[in-house]
Amino acid sequence: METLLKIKNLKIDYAVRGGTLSAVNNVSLDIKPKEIFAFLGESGCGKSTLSLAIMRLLMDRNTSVSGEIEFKGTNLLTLSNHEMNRVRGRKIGMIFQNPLDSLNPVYRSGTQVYEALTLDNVTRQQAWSKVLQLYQDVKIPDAERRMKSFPNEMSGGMRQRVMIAMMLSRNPELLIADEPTTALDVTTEAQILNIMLSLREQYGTAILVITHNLGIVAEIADRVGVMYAGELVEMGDVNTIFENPLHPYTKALMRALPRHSKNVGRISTIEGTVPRIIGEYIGCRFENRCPFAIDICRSKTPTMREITTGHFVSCHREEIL
Ligand SMILES: Nc1ncnc2c1ncn2[C@@H]1O[C@H](COP(=O)(O)OP(=O)(O)OP(=O)(O)O)[C@@H](O)[C@H]1O
Repeated sequence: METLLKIKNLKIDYAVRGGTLSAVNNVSLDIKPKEIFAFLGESGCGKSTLSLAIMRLLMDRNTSVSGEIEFKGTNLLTLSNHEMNRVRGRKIGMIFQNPLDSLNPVYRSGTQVYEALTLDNVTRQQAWSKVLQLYQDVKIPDAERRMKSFPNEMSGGMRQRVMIAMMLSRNPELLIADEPTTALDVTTEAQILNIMLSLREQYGTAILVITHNLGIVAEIADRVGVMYAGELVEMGDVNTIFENPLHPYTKALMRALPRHSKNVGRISTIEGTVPRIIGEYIGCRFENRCPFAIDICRSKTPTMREITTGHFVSCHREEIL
């Protein structure tokens, strides 16, 4: 199948006091049309940096980005700002954790979706019908009335639906959802995830979900990439990763899920936090939290290996785990 998004050897460094902080290192992956791919990892592992880089929203002069981010064969990192604006507006959409940050409080929600529409040669009335249809597609109850509500008159879940409707108005081929349900209660979270799943069917949109929540990965993703300290440590089909996690870090994460506790390794807790990697780093970034670490883990940086078809792991010791 063709590839929608291809990331190759992506490396992102922030200039910080004391040197450069390696936020993302040597990340490579492919996302196919209509696929739901999840980046999973703890806070500080580089998930947001990666998604902002795809949208080319890391404008800080203290950031250096190298590698390739290809969208349908075009390297986004070499596009002009004007060309990138078109990709951002029409091909790739993004929703964030807190929709209130993205919605304008002084305009009615429907007006904001209307403004986002890029339909050519349609009457005002047809455009408003499209807004209504989008509200219905994202299952906003009493859609006609809700189009007239201001963002602060809506619940968090409803605001997130408006954001999704706004993104869909551009008919993007890829939707990036950065912790889309973190601010929501469990019931609303389930509804938003269901909406995302049905929209993939209806609109054919591929979705890149960024999350620290294993439940979300299990619920909606086809494939998952597990991030640790800026690097992908394991990647594969969701079922494979949940049933047969190989990397010690992934095993530790799975251990947190009671229903998987029988299948996974010996780590019951992972001590410590994700390290901030400043300057050149040799060795495995998980080494100081890993109970299986040996000398080679400190002296050589592991690389991704394909263990079975489509299941990649970056660990010197995966064969004994
Ligand atoms: N503008 C910046 N300048 C310097 N360092 C940064 C900057 N933005 C992020 N970082 C650092 O880069 C690393 C990755 O951060 P990032 O926000 O991408 O992680 P994350 O996994 O999305 O975490 P969270 O879920 O907490 O947002 C962290 O160590 C963070 O402190």
